Amino acid sequence: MLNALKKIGHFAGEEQGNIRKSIAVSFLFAIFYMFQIGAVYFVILGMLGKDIGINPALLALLFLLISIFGRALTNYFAQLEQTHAGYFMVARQRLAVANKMKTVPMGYFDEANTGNIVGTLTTVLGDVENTAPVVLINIMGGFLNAFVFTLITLIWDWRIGLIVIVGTLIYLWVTSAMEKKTAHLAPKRQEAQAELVEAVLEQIKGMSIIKSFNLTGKGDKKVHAAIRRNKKTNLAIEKMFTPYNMAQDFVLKLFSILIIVAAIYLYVQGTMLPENALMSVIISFMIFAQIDSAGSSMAVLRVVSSSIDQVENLKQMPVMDIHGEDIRPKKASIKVANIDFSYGSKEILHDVSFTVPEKTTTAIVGPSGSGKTTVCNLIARFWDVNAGSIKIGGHDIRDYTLTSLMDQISMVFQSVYLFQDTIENNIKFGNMNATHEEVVQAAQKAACHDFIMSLPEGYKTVIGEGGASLSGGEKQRISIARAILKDAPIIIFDEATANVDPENEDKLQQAMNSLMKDKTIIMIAHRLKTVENADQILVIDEGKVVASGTHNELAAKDGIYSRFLQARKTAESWKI
Ligand SMILES: Nc1ncnc2c1ncn2[C@@H]1O[C@H](COP(=O)(O)OP(=O)(O)OP(=O)(O)O)[C@@H](O)[C@H]1O
Repeated sequence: MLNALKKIGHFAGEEQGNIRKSIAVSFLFAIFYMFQIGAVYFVILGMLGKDIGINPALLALLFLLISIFGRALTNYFAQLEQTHAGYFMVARQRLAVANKMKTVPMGYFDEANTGNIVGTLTTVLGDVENTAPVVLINIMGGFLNAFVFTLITLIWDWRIGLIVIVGTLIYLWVTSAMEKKTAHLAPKRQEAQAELVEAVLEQIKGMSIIKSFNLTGKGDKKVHAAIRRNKKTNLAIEKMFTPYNMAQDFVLKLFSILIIVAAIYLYVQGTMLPENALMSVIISFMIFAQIDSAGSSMAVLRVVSSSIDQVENLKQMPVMDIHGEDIRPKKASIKVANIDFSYGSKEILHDVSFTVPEKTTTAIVGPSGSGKTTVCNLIARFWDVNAGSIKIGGHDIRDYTLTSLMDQISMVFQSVYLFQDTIENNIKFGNMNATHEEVVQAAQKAACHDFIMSLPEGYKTVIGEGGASLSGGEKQRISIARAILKDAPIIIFDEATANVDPENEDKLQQAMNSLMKDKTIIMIAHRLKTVENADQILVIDEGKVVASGTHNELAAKDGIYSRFLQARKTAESWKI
């Protein structure tokens, strides 16, 4: 238990101060609670006609008022501190995980990890936010208060105090047995939850397929199965906890009754004053309230502790950027030398080498699945190569910090992701410090200013998550505007494969020309015009560079490139 409490304390980080304050306030709360018991004592004295030199009814009223206001006030502050501590401790952890994620290889974000990441950052941390400070305060405050209560009872009447001590010890023994027996259950609960999040995520992502293949109903089988497993796990957990909870309750009730029986017996024996006997009967069911509150939080303590373990595990994600330096190369050239690469055990690239001189354009062509995107992703260090090296401006990309490497590169992907934010902010992703005028200039160069101005709120128009309300061509031009604003010396461009209509094609060409001016370009090219104009063409097949040269050199040879040309010519002639 102590370890779990320490773990929460450590996890709370800078919020430890607020938690300590909250524990102190909860101690004050217990003191005010005792005033209520004091009030009861004065009422009893009054009823028995004891003379205490002051009107006992007035004294009881005073004690009650102090108790009511004191508890209301301390409760208010305790809640405030708890909420503050919970919110900020979790917010810091969420930010820490999000920051770390920028430095992990992209392979980490596979389906299984995405479910775990989303589950941990939402449900698990949400649980921690709502329960960790409460649990910590209930347990620490509860034990502290129970100790003080017991001490006061002992001083007041050692025989009743002894019953309280024995009852408390048995209660703690049952609680600790429950803790040991149920320790393995909390991780199971989280596994079931992560599985559910994964299933729901997959269903949402695949919704268009589910709809288009009319699989509604069948498509959510996996979600139903995950819900069933989740229910089963939670029920199993409850079943295991229930007998212990009943035992805890039984012990406290039994010892409360024992206090009554002892008080009556001692009174009849003549060794207890009537007011003390009456008092014992009245407080018998109040006396264990503090220890009960601490004990019932013990079950939750396990869950919180296991949730924190899950967050800590997530933070152990593999990072790439440990020894990097802030490098600003003099030249924006790229040298790929003898690289091998595999996703897991599947080798994709074999001994790939090529050089891209500064301010030249290299087009990569090749069949689907040959490894074109992989080459580009490796240059941006989304993954690390297995063998060989990639250099930018003469420096191995592994020697850069990820920030300084990404300062050298702008990427324009085929499928553009736009955030649920204004168009202006989406373009500003290229340079957060850009002014509105600079954003407009970039948009003009990327041929998207006109369509942005035709939107209801121009640059302030909020677009849906993923850029849902824009066409594919518009989204790609926005992402070109982003890259223009970033103004990195190297551009990696994955050209859209979809045939665009002539008007949009002109705009896209205009946008690309603005972006590519005076830059080092690597592009996965699909259109004949881009390929023909490139300074160098790399033909990749089955993870190898099978040919390289200019358009004229390659077109003269019989091979994949001439077949590519033929296919492109046919495809482009289909346009109407
Ligand atoms: N994240 C990944 N995990 C595992 N395998 C992958 C991953 N990404 C790509 N692959 C595999 O690597 C191979 C090369 O993929 P890549 O996307 O680089 O090809 P490509 O030439 O760009 O294809 P296309 O023109 O169809 O986009 C393919 O067999 C693909 O299935």
